[in-house]
Amino acid sequence: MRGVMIPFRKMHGLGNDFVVLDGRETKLGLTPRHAAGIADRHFGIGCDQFIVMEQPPPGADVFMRIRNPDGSEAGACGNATRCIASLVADQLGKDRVVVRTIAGELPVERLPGGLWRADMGPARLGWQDVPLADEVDTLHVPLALGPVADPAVCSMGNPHATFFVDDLDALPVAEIGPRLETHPIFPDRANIGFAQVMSPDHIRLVMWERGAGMTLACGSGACATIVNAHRRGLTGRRATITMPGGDLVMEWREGDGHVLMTGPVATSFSGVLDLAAYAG
Ligand SMILES: N[C@@H](CCC[C@H](N)C(=O)O)C(=O)O
Repeated sequence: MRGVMIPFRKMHGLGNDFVVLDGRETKLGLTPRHAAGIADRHFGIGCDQFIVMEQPPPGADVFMRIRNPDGSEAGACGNATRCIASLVADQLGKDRVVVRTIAGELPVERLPGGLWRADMGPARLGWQDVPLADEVDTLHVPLALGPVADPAVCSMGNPHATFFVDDLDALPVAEIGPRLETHPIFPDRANIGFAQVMSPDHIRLVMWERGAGMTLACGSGACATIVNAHRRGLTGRRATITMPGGDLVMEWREGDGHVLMTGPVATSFSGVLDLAAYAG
């Protein structure tokens, strides 16, 4: 098959890594199979999420399409939101841009020190918003597996469950993560967070991501965690969330209920890939 050579960029936020393609000028005709092939760490380039920048709708600076390594599409990716915003802001010579996803508009601003703050929008707390299969209290979902129980759930444009635990290091995350992700209470599956509250302004978090598995950091997971921790009375509305890849500073804003996420962005390398190699 003749090669179709496409430039790509490899970016990450706290080690949550992305292959980024630019489909703003030319439609790339990408399928879930392309995403899965390129995301594969052995047969492709390898990444936690596959991101395509597309033409922005009015009011936005870029449309960001997000796919997991299993090919599924996601409504939110906090770490990619900062990365794509930084890329587009540099290209447009701006300090503030709006990233549009299938879930909504996310304004992002440049801060001193190489940091970016994204307004990740409102946390949605209704059981249908997450969604859950049954009408239950989203602050105490009747779900237990092995050493974890009683998660709080919410939607950040994607479904999240947060289990609060006493000893994060003792958890068999790789064993219970996939079983919780696919539990029938979550008709669209869910991202699963395991959180240990260290103090009212510091949480440690390990994420099992829907369609991706364990990642070094998850921005929307950190958003869900500050929301669920505050709803449970465990923290204030602001906290530093430490994940294996590093820290995000989080705030669940009073008034409009939007979640603000501050953290770094990075480009690892750029290259050219042959799309035809991933079509079959
Ligand atoms: N890593 C992301 C979340 C990516 C999408 C997620 N796996 C889903 O399917 O909802 C983040 O930084 O938020």
